[in-house]
Amino acid sequence: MTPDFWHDRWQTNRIGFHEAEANRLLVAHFSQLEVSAGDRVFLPLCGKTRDVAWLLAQGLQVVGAELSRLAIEQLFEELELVPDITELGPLTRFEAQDITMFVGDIFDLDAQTLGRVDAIYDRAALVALPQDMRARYSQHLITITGGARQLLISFDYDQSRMDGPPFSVQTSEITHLYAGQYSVVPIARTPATDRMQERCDAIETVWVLR
Ligand SMILES: C[S@@+](CC[C@H](N)C(=O)[O-])C[C@H]1O[C@@H](n2cnc3c(N)ncnc32)[C@H](O)[C@@H]1O
Repeated sequence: MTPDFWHDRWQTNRIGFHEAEANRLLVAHFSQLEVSAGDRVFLPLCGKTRDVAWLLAQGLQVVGAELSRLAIEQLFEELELVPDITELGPLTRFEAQDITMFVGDIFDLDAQTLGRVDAIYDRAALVALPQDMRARYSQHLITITGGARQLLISFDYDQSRMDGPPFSVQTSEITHLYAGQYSVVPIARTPATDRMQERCDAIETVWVLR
């Protein structure tokens, strides 16, 4: 997936991955992140997800990385927050109250710029990337967060029935990507909602990586 693919999606508002409410699996399994008020949660490839508002409401600090400036502008508008905007070389930082968003390529984000991360929430990030980018992504995520624990949601379906994204990422690959750093534990498996279910009988798996 090139940056242009995603910029085009945002510019033409083809963002079927965006949910109107906080993700049901985040709400159900949030406690597995073992965070408490004031902790800082990182959302890689965050779009303008409503999960940001939900996590803020839990008293957390939220930090995200997203390629699309348009997505982040819409996120702040929807949160009714006016950000301070700082140019940081290839990245632009949007900040307000307990929220910090880095606009740009996540691979340009380093540990020092990102700052402390107590936990990672990956919904539609790993699965948004084609296989040849997933090893680089998972290693980079570990490097910039110091291996912070993760709540990860993946899709599993017959890849011949649909082109990604989201891509099908099987148990064996998740284990291969993360078992060197984490204990990798699947905590729930559930049929995906509506569109993904109709198109390819996808199963969503929730993982806790400690
Ligand atoms: C499938 S969407 C998921 C968005 C969000 N996690 C959600 O649940 O709604 C993937 C997002 O990743 C962003 N993205 C893709 N590649 C990226 C990269 N290299 N760095 C930062 N963001 C990226 C895209 O612009 C898109 O908004």
